[in-house]
Amino acid sequence: MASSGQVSFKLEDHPKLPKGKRIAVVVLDGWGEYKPDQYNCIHVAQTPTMDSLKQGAPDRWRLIRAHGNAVGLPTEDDMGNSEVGHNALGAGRIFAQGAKLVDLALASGKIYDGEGFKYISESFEKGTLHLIGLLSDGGVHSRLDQLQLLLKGASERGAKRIRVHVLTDGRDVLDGSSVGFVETLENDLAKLREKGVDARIASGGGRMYVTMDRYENDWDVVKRGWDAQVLGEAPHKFKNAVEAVKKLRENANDQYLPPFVIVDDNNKAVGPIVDGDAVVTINFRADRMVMLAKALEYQDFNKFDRVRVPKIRYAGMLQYDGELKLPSRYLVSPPEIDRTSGEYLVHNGVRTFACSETVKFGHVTFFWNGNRSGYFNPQMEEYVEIPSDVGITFNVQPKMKALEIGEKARDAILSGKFDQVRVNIPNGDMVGHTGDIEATVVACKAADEAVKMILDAIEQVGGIYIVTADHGNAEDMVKRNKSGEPLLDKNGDLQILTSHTCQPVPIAIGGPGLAPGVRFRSDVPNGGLANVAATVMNLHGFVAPNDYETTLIEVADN
Ligand SMILES: O=C(O)[C@@H](CO)OP(=O)(O)O
Ligand SMILES: [Mn+2]
Ligand SMILES: [Mn+2]
Repeated sequence: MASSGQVSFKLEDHPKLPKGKRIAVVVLDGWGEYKPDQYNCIHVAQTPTMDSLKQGAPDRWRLIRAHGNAVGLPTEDDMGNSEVGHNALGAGRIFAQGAKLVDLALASGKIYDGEGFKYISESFEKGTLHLIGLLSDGGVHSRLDQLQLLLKGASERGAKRIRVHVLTDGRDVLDGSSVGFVETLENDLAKLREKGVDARIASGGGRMYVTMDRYENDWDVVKRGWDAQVLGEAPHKFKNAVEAVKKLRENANDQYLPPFVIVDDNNKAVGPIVDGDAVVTINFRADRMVMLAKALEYQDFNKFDRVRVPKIRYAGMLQYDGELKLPSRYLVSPPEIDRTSGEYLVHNGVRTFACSETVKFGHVTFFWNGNRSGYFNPQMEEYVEIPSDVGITFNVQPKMKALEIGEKARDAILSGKFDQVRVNIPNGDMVGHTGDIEATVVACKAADEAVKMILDAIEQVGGIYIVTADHGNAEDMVKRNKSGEPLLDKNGDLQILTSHTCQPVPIAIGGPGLAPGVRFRSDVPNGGLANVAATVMNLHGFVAPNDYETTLIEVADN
């Protein structure tokens, strides 16, 4: 163990469960459990495979927690998300996550004593401090109150000129809420100006169209942001950010607002990034900041023409990729997610195959392995990425690549080359985020079909399956009051919920290879995603390390 400075990755044999079974680990993205009504797309959709698993309750089907403290988030009101969900699934322990670590560092003021802040503050005297990130209180990638504290703290510590580059949300929060967030920020900046700090919003755009792409799905998204934030160029120019967002919302929702820059009376951008400036990307979550971090930090970079590469002092709110050490400077140390189940399993002879399509590929690899890119051992692992559709919203293609993922998993299972075949099936989540109920129903059906393909293959080889999800989304598509009734807006329209939820998620085990007597324990009623890793290790024939959250299963003598 780590105490001796030397980690032993040898796992003990499970006293009752055999090794050598082929195991499918299926993660349905955005698939929670909620009351069956017309806004529950999983209920409305035909999902015979997932329905049949439910019949195994309570021994082989149950619910587990996927939000709040169970996944290391600050409060029980925090909905789950893919990063914390897959971290917990893969690491088998609950780590205080980025959101919480940033809260603590801001509350104690330690954020200002760290190397990262000292580094950027060297630019305060002569340069501008630029803050780039998601503007909402969603708590998935960033939080407004953290931005507010950072603005205050940085200005008190000498930042004289500050520019904020906002990315509007509408995905973790209600569509349309961007206007209010920009107004709040404008008020804060006005207060700073009263104190003599030259603080303004400089540019903006919707998160899904500007900057926050992930896993290199579409570099144009990042380029659009670069042009606005760094070069000060965008198709839309406004004098005022509230006006910009209101106007651009006439033709797009918050997630997809086109890029805009704020200009002065001479039509000149008020905040391009230039030599000598400091830049902080304020998101704590990694996946959708990595691409921008590369553009800001790498000297050799050929993903798009940056035109001008300013000499800046750049820090991330966190370090986003532990393996790439990206970015090299950061304000808050990320959670140290070590000794993940993936790392243990390769050391114990378990050959692993992982697959999803681009938009979720890093979830079953990077997040699963504790925010670490690459293989632990390329001889033992194969990760396959199926290219996602680019440049569309997924309600247009709600089936996404579910069947292709199913096929790849099936082939990997049948090949006999792997002991664990792990997939993420994205549909419930990606289509759920569009708020399109009809399309989300189609999405859920497609996800169910993909699960069937995988379970059929497991049946054929005498293997074991474990099917679960990372957090809720498609099971509830409307905002509700405390008693669960759908809420209407001022115009009497339903308030569509594009975000994740706080609902629990299902977990099911089965397959011909599952030893008789294996069943879910009844004494882990509060089990959550972090309990899954020990469970999977048991199914591979091993006992999990002592400090892992306990297994969900037991073997009854019969
Ligand atoms: O799309 C994303 O970035 C988040 C929502 O903000 O979803 P998920 O956690 O499922 O990846
Ligand atoms: Mn997810
Ligand atoms: Mn999501």
